[in-house]
Amino acid sequence: MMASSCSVTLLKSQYVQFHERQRYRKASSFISGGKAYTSWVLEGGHVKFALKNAYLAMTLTLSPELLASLQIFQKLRGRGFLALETTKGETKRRKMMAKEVGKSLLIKCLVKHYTKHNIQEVRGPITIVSGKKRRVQFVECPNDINGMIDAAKFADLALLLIDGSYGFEMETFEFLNFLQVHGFPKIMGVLTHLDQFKDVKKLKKTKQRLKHRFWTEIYDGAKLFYLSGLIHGKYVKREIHNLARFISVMKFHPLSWRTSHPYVLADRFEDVTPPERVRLDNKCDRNITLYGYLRGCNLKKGTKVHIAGVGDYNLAGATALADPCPLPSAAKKKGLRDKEKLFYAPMSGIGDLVYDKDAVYININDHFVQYSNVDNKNESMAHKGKDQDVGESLVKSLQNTKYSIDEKLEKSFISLFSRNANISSEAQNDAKDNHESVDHSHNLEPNESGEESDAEDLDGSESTDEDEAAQKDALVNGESDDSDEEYGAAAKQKVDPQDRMKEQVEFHGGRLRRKAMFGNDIDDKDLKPKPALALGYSAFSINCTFFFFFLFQWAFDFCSKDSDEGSEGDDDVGDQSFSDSEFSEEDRNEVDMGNVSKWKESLMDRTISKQNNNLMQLVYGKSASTPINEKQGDSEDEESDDEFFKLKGEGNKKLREGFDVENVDADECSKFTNHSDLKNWKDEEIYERIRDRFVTGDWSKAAQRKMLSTANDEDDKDSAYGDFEDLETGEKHGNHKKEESGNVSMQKEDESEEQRKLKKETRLEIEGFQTGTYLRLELHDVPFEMVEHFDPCNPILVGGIGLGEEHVGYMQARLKRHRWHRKVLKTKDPVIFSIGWRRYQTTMHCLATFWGPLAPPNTGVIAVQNLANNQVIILDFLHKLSYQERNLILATEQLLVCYCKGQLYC
Ligand SMILES: Nc1nc2c(ncn2[C@@H]2O[C@H](COP(=O)(O)OP(=O)(O)OP(=O)(O)O)[C@@H](O)[C@H]2O)c(=O)[nH]1
Repeated sequence: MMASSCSVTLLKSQYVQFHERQRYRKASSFISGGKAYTSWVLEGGHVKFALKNAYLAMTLTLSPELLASLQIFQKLRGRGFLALETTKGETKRRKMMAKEVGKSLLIKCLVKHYTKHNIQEVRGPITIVSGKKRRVQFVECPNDINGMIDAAKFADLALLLIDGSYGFEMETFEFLNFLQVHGFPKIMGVLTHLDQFKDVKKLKKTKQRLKHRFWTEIYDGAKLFYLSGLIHGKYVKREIHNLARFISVMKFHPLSWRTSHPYVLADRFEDVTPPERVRLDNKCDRNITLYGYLRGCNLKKGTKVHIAGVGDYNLAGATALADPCPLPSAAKKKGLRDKEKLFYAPMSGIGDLVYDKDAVYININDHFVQYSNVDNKNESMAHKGKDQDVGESLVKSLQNTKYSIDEKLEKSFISLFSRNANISSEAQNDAKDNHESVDHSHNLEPNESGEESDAEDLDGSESTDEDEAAQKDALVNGESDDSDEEYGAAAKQKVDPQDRMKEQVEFHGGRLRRKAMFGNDIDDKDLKPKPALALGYSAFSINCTFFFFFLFQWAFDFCSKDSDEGSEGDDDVGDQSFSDSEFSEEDRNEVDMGNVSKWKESLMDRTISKQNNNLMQLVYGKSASTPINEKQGDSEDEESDDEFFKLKGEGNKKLREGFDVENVDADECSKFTNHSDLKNWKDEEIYERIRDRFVTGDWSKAAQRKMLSTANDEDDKDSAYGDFEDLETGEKHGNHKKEESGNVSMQKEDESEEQRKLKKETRLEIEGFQTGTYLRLELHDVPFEMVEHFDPCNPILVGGIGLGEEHVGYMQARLKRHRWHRKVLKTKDPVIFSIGWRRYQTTMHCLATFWGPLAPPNTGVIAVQNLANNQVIILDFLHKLSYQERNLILATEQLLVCYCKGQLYC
């Protein structure tokens, strides 16, 4: 069949989709780039390329990659087939797909609520100080399956945005499956677009229906918020306020995978490949740096990491940096003061200061910078018609500096005792240069941007929540039948017909949507009339440009019993009628942000406060004769100061309190366990240390210690008398002991200082970086595509690889066919697996034996059959086999293979 038109349009958009499934026929199969394709020809001349063996061949997809591939195009042309889609039609279609569900808008509104700052675009993680001891990181989930899978691995709370005017869509439930497999973090639903309902009664009815469906799928009482509509293009303030309150007081339970694996969600990405290398070959492997907060568990040096979607790498370097978004130090003060309301989102262009290993960059908005060339100074000034301002002078003085401070220090020689400083000639020259630049800036005010280097030591643990195993069970409702029938083969699902979910692909609101239909689902008549083209049930296609949730991640809510004390009642939030009384005064203060427009003042204040530090105190320590009232003040501020001033025992006690050991179970258990504070009593060295404290131990050491202390006392007494002269004999008795002991004690101090430093280094080697540290990770030789196709909207997840997870081999898995998957899995089916941090494509053999990087038993696995045409087939995976069970499967493998063969090839 020939195409009716001969033009081929290379589309900018990812996919073109057609739904006239009746009018196609299979044309040919061919292999290109190692992949088997089947082309389908429509009467109208449209061609579909589908991966051979792909489950569904109804969707017509033309990807630009395929179209761009000359090889394929030639093949088609040779056969007389043409890929065709008129530009006009496509443009129209894409335009109609603009309406989305409101993820970005909700993040913007929440950011505005917390910081009183408007953000233009949501790109990459946005870190916000949301309370005295709490930070939140918002991350918008990208609209593709890979993004969803990764998000399920790092999100602590998933907000599922649901277009209320449309109802549930398949992606929501697919994402629930991802969440379930990868640890099941907290979930809240948010209904948007409710203003589309005209009739109040119908709106109420729909809300009820959606709420109950949500509860069926998650658990009874799962929180569902309603956002009733927009005011001036934003969600209603009061509703956002309520949502933010829930977020602020929510408790999180630990998740097992994350407690045993370190991970970093990059909020900054840089290509640090030597420019010359790129110039010679712009497709060379790149060196990159990734920045982000360390989460999960400590990151030890030498740990291998996996970058989701990229691969496994050795860390070329890992450095702890100053926290770019530190928690407020004044913990005793009520509420969060304006100046401490900070946020950090370099990918969204927010955050004036960017920290690097050896530098702090000041970010100046482009529109503030009117010039870049020093030589054009006069010209630019003439152009602007105004005097050089402070910032300008500062930048120019920086530009005039020839040598960096490091270089200057290297080149200079400072003699402490000689009168004439011996300074090298270069340094002198530079001094001249400096002088010039100082001339420009002599009357400058201090740099008010300052460095926020007083990073808080992040420590502590997440508070835990009640066991939600029952809730999880509710999620797997309808999938509990794990009989042998389900091993890869077709199985009958025992699902209540009322609860059975159907997928209906339809053209709705100008775009394709995959509606999740239930027995008693929303009646379309309840909604405002909308153009909807219902296509056949089997016209299975997802428009991957939208999803219905966004995720946000909790950034290190270390500690905060106080902040967690607020009620996270299991009340019915469905009607959103929770009152202020549900929150403690503390919580109210935490979320009460006040006027924050002057948030930048904090930088100035911090700088000033740092300048007020007593230098004497810093250098020589605090005087023993500190006035009593000052001491009292200190103790009052004890909590607001760092951990140094806390009793060791107390700190530990607090940590232990924050960590609910009972909640750690194999499936959905702990995170933020501070393992470093738990002594490993299996370690011989550690238990040897306390051995002598028991009856069976050697008490003679204690006696020796006592003797030593008595001797010391005597020494002290001697030294107390000092030098004296025998007036009768005229003999002088010097206190030689004192001098000697003075020298010895100085030496001892030096030694102990060195020892302490050494210990601290070795501690870092052994313990690794602590969770909560802001890290700079350097990786070498990553594919250039990672840099070329970097999109801040696709979060980069870096996960530490545990011991034994570096190897590759065959894994046996026990698979359950998902209730939505209508076909039988076949041997050699290409399947995309997601296990641990990794996701990769592999082929399946027989049951569920697949080749790939090894993961420990009990690790959740997701298998997706096809991403190319967005057809999602999720396989719930229960990889919870004991070794005996695994052996059993090995023993029965032959039988099962036979059984599957019957299914596979008939
Ligand atoms: N009437 C109405 N419009 C809404 C509502 N929520 C969001 N919108 C509008 O829907 C459009 C899309 O909102 P976004 O926040 O960009 O949606 P999104 O989910 O982030 O979309 P993508 O990032 O493209 O996936 C915007 O024009 C919003 O103003 C709502 O509750 N009612």
